[in-house]
Parts: sequence; C-alpha cells; structure tokens
Amino acid sequence: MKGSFRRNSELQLEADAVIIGSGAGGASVSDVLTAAGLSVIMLEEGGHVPPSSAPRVASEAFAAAWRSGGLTAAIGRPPIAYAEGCCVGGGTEINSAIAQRADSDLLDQWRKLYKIENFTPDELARYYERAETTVNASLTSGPLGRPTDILRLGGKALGWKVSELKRGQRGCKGANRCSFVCPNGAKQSMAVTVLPKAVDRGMRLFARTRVDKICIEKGRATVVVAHSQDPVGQAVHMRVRAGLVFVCAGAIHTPALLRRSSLRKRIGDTLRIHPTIRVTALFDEPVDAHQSRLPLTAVTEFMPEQRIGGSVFTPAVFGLSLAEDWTNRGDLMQAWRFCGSYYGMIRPRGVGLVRPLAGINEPLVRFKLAPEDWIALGQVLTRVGRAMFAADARKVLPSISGHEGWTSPDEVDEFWNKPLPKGSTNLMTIHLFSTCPPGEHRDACAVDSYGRVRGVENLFVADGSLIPEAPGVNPQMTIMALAFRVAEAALSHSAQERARSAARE
Ligand SMILES: Cc1cc2nc3c(=O)[nH]c(=O)nc-3n(C[C@H](O)[C@H](O)[C@H](O)COP(=O)(O)OP(=O)(O)OC[C@H]3O[C@@H](n4cnc5c(N)ncnc54)[C@H](O)[C@@H]3O)c2cc1C
Repeated sequence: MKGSFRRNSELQLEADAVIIGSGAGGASVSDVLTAAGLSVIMLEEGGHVPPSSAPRVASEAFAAAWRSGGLTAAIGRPPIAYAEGCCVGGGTEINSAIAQRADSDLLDQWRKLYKIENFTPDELARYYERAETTVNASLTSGPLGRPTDILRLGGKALGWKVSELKRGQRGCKGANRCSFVCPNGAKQSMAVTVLPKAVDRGMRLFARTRVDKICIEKGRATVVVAHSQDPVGQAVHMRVRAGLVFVCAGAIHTPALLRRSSLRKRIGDTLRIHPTIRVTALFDEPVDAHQSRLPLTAVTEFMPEQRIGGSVFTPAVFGLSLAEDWTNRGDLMQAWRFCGSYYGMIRPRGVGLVRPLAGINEPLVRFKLAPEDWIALGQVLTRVGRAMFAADARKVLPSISGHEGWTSPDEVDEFWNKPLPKGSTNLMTIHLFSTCPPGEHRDACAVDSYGRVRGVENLFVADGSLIPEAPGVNPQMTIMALAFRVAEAALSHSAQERARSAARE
C-alpha cells in the first residue's frame, strides 16, 4: 500500500473531504469520494494492524485492535458488554465478516416510520450489491467443521430453517482468528479491500489520530480538531479544513463526537443493539472448535426477531466466557475440547443512549431492556437449548451466573415465556446502531434521509448510527450500503452547491 498510514507532522491540513473513522462506514465513503477524484483525509483513532503482524495471542489482539481492550459495557440492569474495533478498518478487522442484507419488510417499515426518501428495498439493492462485491460475500468452501454441523443438525432435527452464511472472504484458510485480525488477509476487511485502493488514489490516512471536536460556524463544519502523537510520543495537534466532513466513528463515538461539537438534537438518544445470550454446550465427542471455523450456519427460522448462531472459540476466549462464573463453571476448562459456544440474539424494543463525559475518552452508554425483551431472551435461550440437545449435547449451560445447567431437553423450558433473572443474566452485544436515525420525521430523526446533520450544510453521518433500528441480522452490509448512498448524495449535493455559487458569481 503506497504512502499509507503516515504519521502526522503537519498541524494544518486541507482537503476536499475529511472522513472520521476508517471502519465499514468510513472506508465505504472513501471509496466513493476517491473514485470521484476528491482529495480526502481520513483520521482514525486506532493503529494499523496488517495481516503480517496480526497478533498470535488473544490478549495482544484485544489490546491492538479492540476498543479499550474489549472491556466496554452499557450501563443498565444487567450491564451489557459490547465490543467495537479500534484500528484501521474498525470493526471489520475483528468481525466474523458474515454478510447479510436487512429484511425487505423492515426496510419498508423504516422508510414509512422515519419518512426516509428513496429507501425502498429496490433502491437500496444496488448499494447492497456494491457492498457484497467489495468484500466478495460468498460461501466458504471446504468442510466447515463440527461446530457448524452441530448447529445444522440441531436446527434441522427440530424442523427449523437453517441457513449457510456468506462471508466477506477470499480463500479462507480456517485459521479461526477472525476476531484477532486475519493473519492470511483472507478476510475481506476494509484494510484489505477498500482502504488500500483509496490510499492508492491519493487519500491521506492518519492512524492513531483521534478527533476531539468539529467546529461549526454559520451552519457549516469548518475545522476538524484532532490530536495524534509524533514518533517520540509528543502530542501533535491537528486542524483539518475540508468542504465535506463525514463522521463515521461508529454508533457510539459518532454521537459522542457530535455532542462534543454542540450538536445534540436527537443525537445519541436512540441506541439500539442486539442483546445476545450465550450458552456453552458440552458433548460426549470432541468438538475441537478451536481447530474449526466458527459456526457458519445460523438458525434463521425466527429471523429477524431472533437468531441463533455460534461464536468464535479459542481456549482463551472460552476461558474468558467461563470467567463470568468461574466458581461454578471453571472446571469446564478441562473439557474444553468437548465444548461449543452458541448464542441467541434478539431484536429488542428497548432503547439506550450515548453521552460524552468531560475529560474521559469513552462516553457513557446506557441500555434499558423492555419487558418484552426479557421474554424474547427467555424464548431464544430456550430455543438454543433445544437445538443443542437435538444435536446430542450432554449438558447445556446458559450464561446465567449460578445456574447449574441443563442435562436433559425437558429442563430447557425453564424460561419459556418467563423473564430471565435480571441480576444474574450475562448479556453481550457486538452490534450497535441507530444513534443518528435518518429521515424527514423531524421529531425522530437526527439527520436527513441522506445522512446530513440537520442545520449543518456539509456535515454527514455514515456508519452504524444510521441504521434506523436493530436489523436482526449482521449489520456490516447495511452499514456499507448506507455509507455508499450517503457519499453519493453528498457528492451530488456539493456539485449542486458549487453550480449555485458559480451562477451567483
Ligand atoms: C467481534 C465482532 C464480530 C462481528 N461480526 C460481524 C459479522 O460477522 N458481520 C457483520 O455484518 N458485522 C459484524 N460485527 C459488527 C460490525 O463489525 C460493525 O457493525 C461495523 O464494523 C460497524 O461499522 P461502523 O463504520 O459503524 O464502525 P466501526 O467499524 O467501528 O468504525 C469506526 C471507526 O472509527 C474510529 N473512531 C471512533 N472514534 C473516533 C474519533 N473520535 N476519531 C477518530 N476515529 C474514531 C474507531 O476507532 C473505528 O475504527 C461484528 C463486530 C464485532 C466487534
């Protein structure tokens, strides 16, 4: 990659456009803008972790590529652990690259509810196609391994729809290290696909550069204020001027940055996630999930409201998951070769919020589950349990601290249509969205139908914040599709602006 990821030595920079964040959204914007010949500066808080230096050890990968080393949680009862990437390529460097489109009925519902212009499934199809082509969304060839077979077997035995999942991959070798930056460059993350192309077209990408604030004057974003470090660790302050400013810092940091920049209306008030509950299933035969790809099927029978899938499994990650109830579960570590890790996730009705905190990098994140979310979690957990026993599990342990686990399928109905215990249920999510919903419904939307922040002519949001509500599917394809759409609309808007000002002159 030519001239990429150089450190900053200048204090004042100028470009046609500046993009804040290099993840799924930011990288997609860079593709559109650089292809149109704009000069672009991209500012990314995290460092660059190329495949050649992908960490071998989970703890090093967490430190290098995950935000706060993977230790982030939304406050609530219970707190919900969430994960984000913080590196060049953002979440796409640590995700499983499963590629799915949002359900057409949901897209239609959002279009009507939020009054989003030109947002029909047909209109979005070409953006989805572009996203899928960019990452080579495809089925993974070769034997997928026992963790996949378990889910397929269990789901099918119950008569449920089970689907094989496409992923953004090219020649996946099954290293089982998707979450730690793919060492083979086979995962088609942003740092492997779009970003090198944009850098080749002249984009200047500044890694380890955090944006503090966007200055707004007379309805325009004028300067982006950031800080970085020089090679000897001295702070470097940067001021970037650009005609177009794109905020693509993810569903948590985009609203935090906008609010730090005194933009608050409807921003950060409507966080949505996919609350997820895990189970550990113990089998009589070795699963050897650590030598396999993560499960590449999902039970899609109950989508988009509920989905059942399988998680990345390495001894270290398994140990971490047991650590939430080590007293009761620690002994499972000795049987780790016989265990698999599966989950159920829901599309919640609850909402959260994001607020920046003065002097602290990480914003306050809160999420409150609605009563019906507790019922849905109980249902999906029961369904995961049923699927595991249908695949001949010997024991199934839900992620509820102090729970002894189920040893027969008769026991799994314990939480059917009953809320899970609030004090001891451990929930997590890796999907965050909706903190800046788009549309013309001014009481509900932070940005217009094309991602433009209301009242600021040249400031756009293009990342997970834009998905109006939880989609019930993996979100990367939708984020990329929406980001392509925002970037195209911004280009045509700025061309019109230029024509108008030329006419005035
Ligand atoms: C473990 C894991 C597995 C996942 N698996 C899948 C999957 O299989 N399929 C799927 O579709 N999705 C998956 N996801 C979710 C998907 O990766 C994210 O939804 C997606 O990457 C979000 O894109 P984004 O552009 O909104 O934000 P991000 O990709 O998070 O990018 C935001 C970037 O902005 C940077 N940033 C933040 N604040 C600032 C600032 N102030 N200044 C400069 N830079 C800043 C961040 O460091 C980050 O790099 C997974 C996520 C995780 C964590």
